[in-house]
Amino acid sequence: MNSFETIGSVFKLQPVNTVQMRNVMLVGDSGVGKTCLLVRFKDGAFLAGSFISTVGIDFRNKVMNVDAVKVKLQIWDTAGQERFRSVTHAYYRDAHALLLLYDVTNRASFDNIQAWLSEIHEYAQQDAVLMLLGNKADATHDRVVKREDGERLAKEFGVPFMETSARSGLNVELAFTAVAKELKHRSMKDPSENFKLQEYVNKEMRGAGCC
Ligand SMILES: Nc1nc2c(ncn2[C@@H]2O[C@H](COP(=O)(O)OP(=O)(O)OP(=O)(O)O)[C@@H](O)[C@H]2O)c(=O)[nH]1
Repeated sequence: MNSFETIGSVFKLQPVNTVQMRNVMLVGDSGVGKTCLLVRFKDGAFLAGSFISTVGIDFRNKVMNVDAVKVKLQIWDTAGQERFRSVTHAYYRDAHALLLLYDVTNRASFDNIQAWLSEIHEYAQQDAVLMLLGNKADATHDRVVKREDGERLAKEFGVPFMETSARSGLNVELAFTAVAKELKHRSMKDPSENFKLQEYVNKEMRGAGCC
């Protein structure tokens, strides 16, 4: 069965069990692990070795199966370096979801989250899905940002939060699944389904023995 979907003034056939491509943008300071998170999610591997900073922006596509619905994600891996900021500003407007990362071993990357949030509020769509991720949770010896600090900040700004690790894979699939579920829910507008991103994340984190 097919439904008609309007794109501008053009009608395009879209199977009902497929959600149109959604853009997910990864943002945060340089070195927090955006590229590694994406590679872990896409390829199930960890990019060990020397750190090569992203130049401008990179794209990867992934189709997720969410409750028997295909959700096509185009994931934008942005450069965290200040000098590329004007390039990334141009992409915010078309992002349906943003994953904002800090590095639990880097206090400055956590302190900069408020500045990132201001930037997101300035450039992104008001209704874009937003989630805060404290990455490198595997690096227990080098940790300088407590999980509770991340939780507190996320609560203050009303955004869902979880810690992740691109190295171990902790919560990587879950973070993208949560976003994909929310995007699917918004896109399908199914009144019988009462999906709440924050509740889903909280439930999954409790199920994983966290918090
Ligand atoms: N221990 C640990 N190291 C990580 C993790 N994720 C990334 N790293 C390391 O952190 C460094 C930076 O990772 P990237 O993914 O390139 O960082 P980025 O945020 O994409 O950086 P920019 O492209 O400059 O914005 C690399 O040396 C990675 O190996 C993680 O989950 N745990």
